[in-house]
Amino acid sequence: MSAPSASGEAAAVDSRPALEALVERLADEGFAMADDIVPAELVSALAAELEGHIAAGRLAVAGVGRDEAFRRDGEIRRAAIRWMDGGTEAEQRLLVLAEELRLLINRRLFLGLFDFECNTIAYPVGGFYGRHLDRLHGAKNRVVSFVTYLDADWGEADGGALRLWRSPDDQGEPAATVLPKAGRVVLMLSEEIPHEVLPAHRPRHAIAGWWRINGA
Ligand SMILES: O=C(O)CCC(=O)C(=O)O
Ligand SMILES: [Fe+2]
Repeated sequence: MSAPSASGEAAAVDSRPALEALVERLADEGFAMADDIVPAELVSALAAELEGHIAAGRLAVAGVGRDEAFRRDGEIRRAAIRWMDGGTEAEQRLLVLAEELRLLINRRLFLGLFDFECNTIAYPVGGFYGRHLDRLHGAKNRVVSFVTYLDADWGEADGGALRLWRSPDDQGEPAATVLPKAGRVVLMLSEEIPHEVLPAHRPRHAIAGWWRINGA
């Protein structure tokens, strides 16, 4: 008999305890990390699709503000992005996982998250993202952030670690340093947890998304 976990529905059921544990830690700490949340074959499919988008020139230089693409002094981010539109089976499967997480987060944290937007990110060699909060300037509608990684066999020597702090005014040592290992998922409260991506020594591929509340 073939493995039932090959079907999306069965996989979602199998992963439920791991997702619940992840959300529990998010509630306790403001951020949380877990491995093997995105199944390996889904990571491969998403990575292959991203390679296709890169090869076809479909990514755009990532900004953080209006003029970011042209800013060089005090540059805060070096990466390219593509917004996900759910147009492939792999993207749909990731969105199903995000939806399962949304429901679990709402049940545990009463946040009233109502939708999810996400982009794929390609950092070149030397790419990075300086310390920031994910809240958009002036807007309060990004509440919980999701990050996952697409590169196989990432090691410490490859750089590109994600570092997180416990609160916006925490200037001490990071509370966590996370290597971008394939299948790993990080969650954090978007307005509370500053984070940065250290320079990557090889091309680094990630998916970052945000659950939002209804922006009044
Ligand atoms: O690439 C990462 O590890 C994090 C990306 C990030 O912080 C963002 O896109 O806001
Ligand atoms: Fe971020």
